[in-house]
Amino acid sequence: MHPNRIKSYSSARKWAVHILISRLLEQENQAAGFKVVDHFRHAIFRLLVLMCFGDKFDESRVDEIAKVQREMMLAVGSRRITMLAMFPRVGKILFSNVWKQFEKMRDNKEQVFVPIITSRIESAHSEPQVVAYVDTLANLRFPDGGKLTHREMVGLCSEFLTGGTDTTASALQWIMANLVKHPRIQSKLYNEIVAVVGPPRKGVEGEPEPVINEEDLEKMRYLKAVVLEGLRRHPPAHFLLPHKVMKEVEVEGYMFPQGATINFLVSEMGLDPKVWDEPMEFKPERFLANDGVFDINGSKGIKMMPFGAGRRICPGSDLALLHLEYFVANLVWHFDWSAPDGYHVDLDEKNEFTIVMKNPLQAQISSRVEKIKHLS
Ligand code: HEM
Repeated sequence: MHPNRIKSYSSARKWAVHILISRLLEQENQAAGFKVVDHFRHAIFRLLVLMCFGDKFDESRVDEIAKVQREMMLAVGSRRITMLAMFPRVGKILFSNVWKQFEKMRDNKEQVFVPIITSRIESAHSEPQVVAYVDTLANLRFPDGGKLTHREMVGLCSEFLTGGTDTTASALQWIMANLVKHPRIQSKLYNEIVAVVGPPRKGVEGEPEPVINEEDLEKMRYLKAVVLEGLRRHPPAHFLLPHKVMKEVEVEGYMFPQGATINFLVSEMGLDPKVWDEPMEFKPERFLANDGVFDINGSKGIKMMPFGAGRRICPGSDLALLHLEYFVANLVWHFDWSAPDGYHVDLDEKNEFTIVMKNPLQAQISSRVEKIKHLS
């Protein structure tokens, strides 16, 4: 198999964590700290590109993909594009310039994505390969035998990257911000990790740093609780995608007519004082009850819904939880995270496609391996 091809999904995650750790090692021990979220987004995006297209592209190719993705994402947030989406027929006439601009962005994206998709499909016949997301799209057949067009595959790959990158990077930033703000919680988490995998070790010269194995995450209950508390207190999406009422229904005396558009106050649910004790506080311990089992999909009852619930629940929810646990565990195992002198973690929010930190986290990090070496 080609060395740049995806070998397995767990090796892809390991590779992404190596990328992140090597970038963070360059930021170590900076007195003023450094802005962490760009590093998180970079590693998560590279991981999702690999899972989507099956190849480890070089930085310039990844930058090209990121550029066309971001261009579209920023435009989607604009009011005129929203009007186009709501009234497509009239919108095309009323906002013909915006429509042209939209088509240009779509063409730019196709120019980058289509060659990648076609080369992947062509090589599938000649080389054995682990199934990537795009392979599943290429192999999809409709009941009448029809296939997805290239344009549809571009749209779906783009949705995969958009749906998974900023949401996960934002959740990771909120969780790490709380671990910097609450050193006690960070120590408790570090102690749990060490109890499962031992203290962090120095890598062999010239080899990537050792990382925690995915299978070990299963034994870390407090880690799961930290991730869930992060999603409760700071859900990256404050609303779901708009839903449509299929059949008239009455809920607690309110009538919802067929065809109405509805949405859900995701962030308010996680902060409801009737459901959550001290809802504004970051207390992972609340998720340790019931043997650490928590129904985040809302199949038995809904206490929070960071991924939505029901038929249109986020299809990436399990993947996102795994990625968050895996990244948080490795970040805390390798580094001690603290606030630079005079800096205080500000939990104010800002809407930027997802809900992000208004003042992005600045953290100071130091290698735990070095600390252990000094102590021994
Ligand atoms: C912490 C990370 C994530 C959060 C908080 C999140 C949250 C959400 C939410 C709230 C929705 C709307 C659900 C609804 O309308 O009922 C959604 C939809 C979606 N998510 Fe995620 N998501 C995350 C990660 C991911 C990942 C990793 C992927 C894939 C790689 C992904 C792919 C999607 C897609 C494709 C949809 C649209 C589904 C549809 O149209 O039915 N998400 N996500």
